[in-house]
Amino acid sequence: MHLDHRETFPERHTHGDFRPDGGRRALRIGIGGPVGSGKTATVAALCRALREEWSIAVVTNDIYTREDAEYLLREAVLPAERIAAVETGACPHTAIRDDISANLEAVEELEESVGGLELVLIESGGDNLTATFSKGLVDAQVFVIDVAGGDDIPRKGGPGVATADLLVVNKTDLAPYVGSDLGRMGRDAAVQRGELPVVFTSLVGEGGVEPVAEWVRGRLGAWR
Ligand SMILES: Nc1nc2c(ncn2[C@@H]2O[C@H](COP(=O)(O)OP(=O)(O)OP(=O)(O)O)[C@@H](O)[C@H]2O)c(=O)[nH]1
Repeated sequence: MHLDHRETFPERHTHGDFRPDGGRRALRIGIGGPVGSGKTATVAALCRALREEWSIAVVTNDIYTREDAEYLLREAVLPAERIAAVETGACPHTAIRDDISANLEAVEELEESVGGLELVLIESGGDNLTATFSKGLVDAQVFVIDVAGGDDIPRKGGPGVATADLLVVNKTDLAPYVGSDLGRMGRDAAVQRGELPVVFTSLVGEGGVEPVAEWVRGRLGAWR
């Protein structure tokens, strides 16, 4: 299957799916996408939507700073001990795809220190359309694009748009102002993705992150 191309997604090399106590480890979901598409805002909104139902932690990846983690801390979306930051240096995609050790370590430290975690969200540093997560780091990945980035992004494809387990088209509230055609974006995405799901969100509008939260609930249900 396309998702299993080794050159795109290296073989899983994380530890097993079970903790030493026999419980299943937390489900790991990667959130990637171009700079400024709304990844941090999506992570924050997901934490708010799901934190009463599930035990959650977050790992953020920034190039030189801890800004995304600091934003999540400021917004108090989770207690501080559930948020970890990885500084990736020059190439954000390297830390989630090629040398995933710093991220794996952050995830495993959170699992150990918090205990009983059910969901870990790993936010990539903003990158381009080719950035995807290694299957050794995440169990599923969400790719966030936005309508202001141009409505031809789904047509252009690339691994994030074409193969992510969920494609999120965010900032639909801005569509009228930037002249983006949501119908066309949906049709182009379907051509690239076949049966893989696509949702449209506006984090400042009605419904907010709910379509993404609903998808995460489904994955969590299946995982447990
Ligand atoms: N109008 C509108 N603005 C949004 C929406 N979602 C996010 N934003 C804004 O878009 C900007 C970028 O959002 P972030 O969540 O920081 O984007 P990001 O993808 O994490 O950015 P990087 O980490 O820099 O790659 C912020 O000013 C958000 O408030 C949305 O649905 N509608």
